[in-house]
Amino acid sequence: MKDSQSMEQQRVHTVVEKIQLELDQLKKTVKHDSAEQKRRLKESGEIKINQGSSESMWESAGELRAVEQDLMIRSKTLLKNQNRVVALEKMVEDPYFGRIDYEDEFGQETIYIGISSVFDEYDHLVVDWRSPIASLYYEGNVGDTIPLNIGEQKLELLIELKRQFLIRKAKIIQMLDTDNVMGDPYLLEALEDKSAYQMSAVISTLQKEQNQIVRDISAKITLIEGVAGSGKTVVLMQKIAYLLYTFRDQLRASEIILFSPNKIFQTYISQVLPELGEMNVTSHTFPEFMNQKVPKFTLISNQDEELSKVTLLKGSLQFSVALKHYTNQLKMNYMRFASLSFQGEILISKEEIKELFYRIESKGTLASKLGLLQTQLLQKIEQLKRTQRTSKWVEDAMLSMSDSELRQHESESKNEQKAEETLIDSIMDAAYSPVIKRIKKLAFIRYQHQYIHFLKAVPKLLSLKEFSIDEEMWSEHIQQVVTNMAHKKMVLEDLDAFYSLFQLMHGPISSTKFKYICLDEVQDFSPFQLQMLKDFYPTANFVMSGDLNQNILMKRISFNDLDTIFTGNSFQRYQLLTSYRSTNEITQFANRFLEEKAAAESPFREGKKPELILTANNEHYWDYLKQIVSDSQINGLRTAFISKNYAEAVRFHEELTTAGIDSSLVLKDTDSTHHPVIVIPVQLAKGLEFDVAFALFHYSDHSSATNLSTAYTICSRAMHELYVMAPDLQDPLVNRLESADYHLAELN
Ligand SMILES: Nc1ncnc2c1ncn2[C@@H]1O[C@H](COP(=O)(O)OP(=O)(O)OP(=O)(O)O)[C@@H](O)[C@H]1O
Repeated sequence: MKDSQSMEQQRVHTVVEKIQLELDQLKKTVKHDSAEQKRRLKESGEIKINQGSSESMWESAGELRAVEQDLMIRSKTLLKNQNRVVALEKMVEDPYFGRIDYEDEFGQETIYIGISSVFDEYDHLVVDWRSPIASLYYEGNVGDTIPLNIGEQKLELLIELKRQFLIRKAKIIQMLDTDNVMGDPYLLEALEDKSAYQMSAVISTLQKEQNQIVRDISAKITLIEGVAGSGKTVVLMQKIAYLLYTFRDQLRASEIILFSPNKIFQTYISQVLPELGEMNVTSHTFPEFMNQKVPKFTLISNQDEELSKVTLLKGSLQFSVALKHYTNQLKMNYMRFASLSFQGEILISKEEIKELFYRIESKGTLASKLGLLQTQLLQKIEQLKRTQRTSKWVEDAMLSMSDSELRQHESESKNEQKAEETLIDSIMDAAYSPVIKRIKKLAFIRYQHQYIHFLKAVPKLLSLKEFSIDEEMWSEHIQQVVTNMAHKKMVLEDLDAFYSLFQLMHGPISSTKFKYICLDEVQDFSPFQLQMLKDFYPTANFVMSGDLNQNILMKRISFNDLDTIFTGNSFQRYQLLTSYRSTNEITQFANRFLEEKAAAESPFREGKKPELILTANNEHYWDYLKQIVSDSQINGLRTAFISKNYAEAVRFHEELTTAGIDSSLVLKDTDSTHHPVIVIPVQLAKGLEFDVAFALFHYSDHSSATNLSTAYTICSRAMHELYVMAPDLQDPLVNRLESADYHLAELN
């Protein structure tokens, strides 16, 4: 092994030299190309469309198009090179993490696997982890014959050696030949590590079942389920990187959209894709995405830990169906139009528009009928324009023109008569342009009124009773929406429905804009929202990850809903059952809060038992907490006190401060989590992890929202140590535990 290690080290040096050479060269190219790109961009801004003869206008427009096309191609290459520079910069320090020797029909082959490919004149020095052959590293062990499809070829490859490397600054720190389940020693080492503020890419220790999900592209819709900490987010991110590699000629990063639950989580995962050399996938929170669609309303967030009945209704599939029924009815009745005005006077009245609309016979959608109305209105404007050519305002406008404007018109026309005609045309065009724009944008529909009218119609379109809502409650709610709208405010559910209504009137949007829609923590989306995304982007592939047990916003989405939404599409569902985040003891403890039978999971990492701290009639627990926090800080461990809701986070933070324990309170998703001790409500802690977590169950005002999934989500944030604070052993949550699950803290 020793000998072989020095040979491997020699190879590392050779490969790193090659990488350095490519990197130096590429950096120069990138520097040159970006300067060149800037220069060309500036030049293109200076190209003016020549307004003279039509010939010269076409010529200059053509020139501009050619320049734009050239710029686009160049920026694509530049982007590719920039991504490559990022990957190579990592690879000069850590060129690869694995080696596989395998036997095929031609003899023995060796490959080294890293985050990207590196070639010399003859050979593959490093193979990209996403390439088909690299699958061997994840799929098999020494002695296994692995079937692989590479291009058209079906191969059977026998693995003869599997070697893992830990390379830092081009030096092999550790090298290990594995002959059983892949990577366990390294995986364990990785998992025993302390938590970080940002998630990092996991490629060298990606597990077989995770790798299979990453590489499976057969289904249109993929759902990655799994227990907390089983790597759902990891797999989702690696899958995005895999897609970008596999479809590198057809798929652009801008055609993938990633939705994450909140901004804290977004920051937490923001480095994973860049670490894999994929820089340009945009990540949004869903509210942010919706607010961009309807920017004139301010989104009001609700911090309720329990969703109201009305919110559940508005997030339901029934509400989506009701909206579609309603828009169908609009084809026959109830459309709310506004009059079209011109120069301060009504040009086409709302009654006239209505009459025109309901006279149109159309079997198509509401959007297509509105499209026909739009055409008729534009024709009507053309007619009106013809009757206006000799009117006084046109004459006045002509008289008020400057000499130079008049000369320009004359020079463009062959004779005087023609010159006057074009002059009138241009005056008419300018004057009617606002009203034409309004028609083209369907801005003569009173969307807000229409939305309120829809809400009023809801009791006839679905059963309010099913959501335990009575008519009075619904009317009061409508009143609230009216008030909010008057102040240009909306809650997310209204924004969703309002925009859907708008879209149903306008017809399908840029439906092919996204080829992949990726959603993390899908359990927090409402069925309405998913249906809406599916309607907007009917051809997109969906990759969703989530865990219904962590549905802290109550059971919003069920698999039946998903089946309904994605019916007719190939659907692949995966289950990840091993928690890589938490020790076995923590996982077992958290599982007690699962409503359904705990999923089978293989034991992985041992640690100490969670501790139960009973707080009733005992003030000593503050000293105890102080000690734990101080020990954690000395050991560089991140600690989070996680509450069930916002109010309790505020209350606990105050108490903590009074007790002399310094911490940072996180209440908004823009607040920083970069303090070694934070207090955070579970709503913002989802998806995150901490070395040491305290579950704050000790405030006895357990509302119904203290449901089991909240407890599960809180406890499953802990990686190494979990402390649960509860009033006493009679607490309903503690009641679910076995005494062997925990160690009772001794306070004195
Ligand atoms: N194969 C792996 N190798 C190393 N670390 C891994 C692996 N899989 C998962 N992890 C680690 O386990 C932790 C949990 O992963 P991740 O956040 O993806 O889980 P999750 O299923 O999305 O969790 P949650 O349900 O809480 O959102 C992370 O620290 C991640 O880096």
